[in-house]
Amino acid sequence: MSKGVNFSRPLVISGPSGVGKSTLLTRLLDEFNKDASQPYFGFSVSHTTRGIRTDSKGKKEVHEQDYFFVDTDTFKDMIAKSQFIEYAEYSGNFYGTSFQTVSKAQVNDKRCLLDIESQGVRQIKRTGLKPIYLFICPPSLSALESRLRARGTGESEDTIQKRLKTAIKEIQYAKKPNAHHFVIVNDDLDRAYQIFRQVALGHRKGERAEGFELAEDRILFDDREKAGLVFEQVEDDAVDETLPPLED
Ligand SMILES: Nc1ncnc2c1ncn2[C@@H]1O[C@H](COP(=O)(O)OP(=O)(O)OP(=O)(O)O)[C@@H](O)[C@H]1O
Repeated sequence: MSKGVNFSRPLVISGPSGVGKSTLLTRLLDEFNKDASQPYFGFSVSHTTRGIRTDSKGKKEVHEQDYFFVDTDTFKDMIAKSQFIEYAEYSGNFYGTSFQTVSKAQVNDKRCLLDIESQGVRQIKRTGLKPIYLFICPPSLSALESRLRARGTGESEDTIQKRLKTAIKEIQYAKKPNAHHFVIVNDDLDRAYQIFRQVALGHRKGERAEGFELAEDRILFDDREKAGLVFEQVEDDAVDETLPPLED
């Protein structure tokens, strides 16, 4: 499988809770990390203080594989020791990415994948990491809500409402010029995955890859019209924030 020019840069993936980030990432790892002796991607495992989830099929998340599940005291101790590239409180829990897990994910020419929310994206932009930023956009706010409810991971109504509120903030951030290099609308999963895998393989605008040609736009929307409709559903952030240009 051909790798593009951006393969050597970490890929920061963000998007509202329930939009399908884990679903896309699981597919990617199933396709490209099957050969355990030659994996394409290194996944930066985040730390969190949230509880371990069990999905509707009874499958439980695994410590050190899905997340490092730690208590709040341990998390705060790591903050005090400056061990995080980014961290944030999100829907009542802490989430963070440690320097150590990113360097571990990049050994042997693997591409490091980071699953981060928008506060974390802002923090990473202040570091020297120089990643590619990808936003996964829901096809609509109502579709996002249905996914959160249908996922069957047992979140309370209160948690779902908190996640939807946070989703609006994430979309407000994504609307800003220079927030992300790529925006993929996860409407039809198969179609979204075809584009996601090209971005993950490091291909970029103007580069031809397996029949897929990225647009000439500086920031690629796989479906500008649909993303635009979702962006219109949320008002602009009251905080007037100008983002510095993204590095090509
Ligand atoms: N394109 C899609 N169409 C319909 N349902 C989808 C699509 N993509 C993912 N889903 C479903 O939406 C639900 C949420 O997906 P997932 O858990 O991958 O989201 P997430 O972005 O990783 O959430 P979190 O940030 O909370 O971990 C899952 O039940 C998944 O099967």
